[in-house]
Amino acid sequence: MDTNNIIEIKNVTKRFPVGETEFTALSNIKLDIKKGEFTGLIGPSGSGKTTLLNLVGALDEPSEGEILISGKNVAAKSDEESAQLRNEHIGFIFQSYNLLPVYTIFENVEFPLLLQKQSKGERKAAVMQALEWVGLADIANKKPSQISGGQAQRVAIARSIVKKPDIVLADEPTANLDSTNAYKIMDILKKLNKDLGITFVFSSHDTKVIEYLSRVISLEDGKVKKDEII
Ligand SMILES: Nc1ncnc2c1ncn2[C@@H]1O[C@H](COP(=O)(O)OP(=O)(O)OP(=O)(O)O)[C@@H](O)[C@H]1O
Repeated sequence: MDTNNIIEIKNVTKRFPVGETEFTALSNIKLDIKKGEFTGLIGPSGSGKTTLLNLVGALDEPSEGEILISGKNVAAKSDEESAQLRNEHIGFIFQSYNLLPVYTIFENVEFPLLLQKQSKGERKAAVMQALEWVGLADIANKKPSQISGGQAQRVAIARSIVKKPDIVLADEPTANLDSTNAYKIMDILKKLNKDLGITFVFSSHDTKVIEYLSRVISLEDGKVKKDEII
């Protein structure tokens, strides 16, 4: 393996059962993503972007082929091992922020750390540092219902980076935001990429996201149509 490749997608096909037949959502995808890339999967609705992100994130398994994260085969792992891989190496951001309404912003960001063996003090330091990265340390005690959509997505970003993952997978992260907030989110993510070296893979059809990408992988009908370094 090329040690610069943090993600290797090798001849991946994904089929979903539909009634008596099968639908091929991804067809023989081959892609390598290097450490530190700021890459996007772009394409029309139904082209397979989310399906591919879910496979990379070990949330689902390919029907054929394999995906390696830092040289390790994701799909060959037991559920427990996949969970551990996700937990240690991968952060997720979704279009709906998925914050837990009864908990404070601090507690929402702390949540992924509760599975790790860290002291309360270590957790607090990590949460406050993540909230500082997204400029929200001053609202740590508020509840999700008291903040705006743009702020909620910044909380979700803090939650995705609190464990200092190597990779963040962002599925349509600006879909529910106005353009000012979308640009703010992209500025934050680009800074995290530059300053912390986190590898980002987006799924999006938002031109505001595409403007920021250093590599655009275009999907169509489950196939790679174009792969451009910008
Ligand atoms: N669990 C499933 N069962 C059956 N078909 C599925 C399943 N998940 C996805 N598909 C189909 O696979 C295709 C690709 O879906 P996917 O969600 O990856 O597309 P997408 O490019 O992310 O689209 P969007 O931009 O609308 O989110 C679609 O035709 C979808 O209907």
